[in-house]
Amino acid sequence: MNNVLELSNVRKEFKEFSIKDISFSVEKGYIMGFIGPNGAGKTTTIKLILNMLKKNSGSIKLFGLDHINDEEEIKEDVAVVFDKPYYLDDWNLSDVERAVKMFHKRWDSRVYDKYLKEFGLSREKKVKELSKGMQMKLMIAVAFSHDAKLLILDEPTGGLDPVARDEFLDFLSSYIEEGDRSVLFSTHITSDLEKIADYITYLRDGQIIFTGTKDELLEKYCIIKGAKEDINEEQAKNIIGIRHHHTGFEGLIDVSKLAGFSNKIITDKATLDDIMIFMNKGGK
Ligand SMILES: Nc1ncnc2c1ncn2[C@@H]1O[C@H](COP(=O)(O)OP(=O)(O)OP(=O)(O)O)[C@@H](O)[C@H]1O
Repeated sequence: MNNVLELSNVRKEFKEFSIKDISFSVEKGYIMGFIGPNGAGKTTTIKLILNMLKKNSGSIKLFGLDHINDEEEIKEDVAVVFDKPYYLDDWNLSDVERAVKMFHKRWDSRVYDKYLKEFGLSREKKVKELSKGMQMKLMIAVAFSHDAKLLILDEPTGGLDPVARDEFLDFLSSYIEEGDRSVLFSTHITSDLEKIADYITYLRDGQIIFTGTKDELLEKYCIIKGAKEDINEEQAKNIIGIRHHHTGFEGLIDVSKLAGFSNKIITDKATLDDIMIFMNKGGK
């Protein structure tokens, strides 16, 4: 079994928004970046996976098990990091351990101690006394101490400074080194994903626009620029989110559609941000 997470035709309907029969999977040993504009449905999808919201239809499997029927067994192997910890503010880090270890048979206090020490966190500190970076490290220490096999991250790095973010990325890379651990990483900081993600799932308006390897996505599109006279109307229709300015144009294009363009046009590599921005403009 190579997929640690598998969503098939998952649907969730709210009054004014729906997740529309989405399917994607996370392979064992890899980092999947989960991207999309505000309100695309990323947090909703994560909540569906964790059974914090009830889906209308479809199937969600973790480690080959149903996410509802086998919830208890699954939770042993999953760690979730949101942008803030879900521990009580007044707890100190020993209280956090007492509360969390009840839910995890494989809890290892020595590992918890080792990480607290490595991260410079004292057991006497209270959750409310931790900086954002320290809170993140605490959640990581907890995830490691119960030997989670899948880390689900929902915008965990938003408030971190570049140094703390870089440390966090290093941690993620070492986390998956053993080969049997995987990560689903939802973030708006796509440059972080360019550094460490193997796969990307791109969600927009509750629909999957792309799911596959990061390289496949980055190689599928490029930025195209040129002067007004370099393209005709038909060619312009193939350019996603085209921007016209007084001297020329700029947009995103599927590289398979480049044939036939004038050799005066300029093409550049697209970043994940470019892809999202132009697609959002182009509505495709
Ligand atoms: N409990 C709910 N009831 C009704 N609508 C909801 C509920 N939870 C989320 N939504 C709606 O679902 C849509 C998607 O929200 P969601 O938080 O999943 O997006 P997101 O991709 O995580 O966005 P962001 O990047 O801004 O965090 C939004 O329009 C939101 O208003």
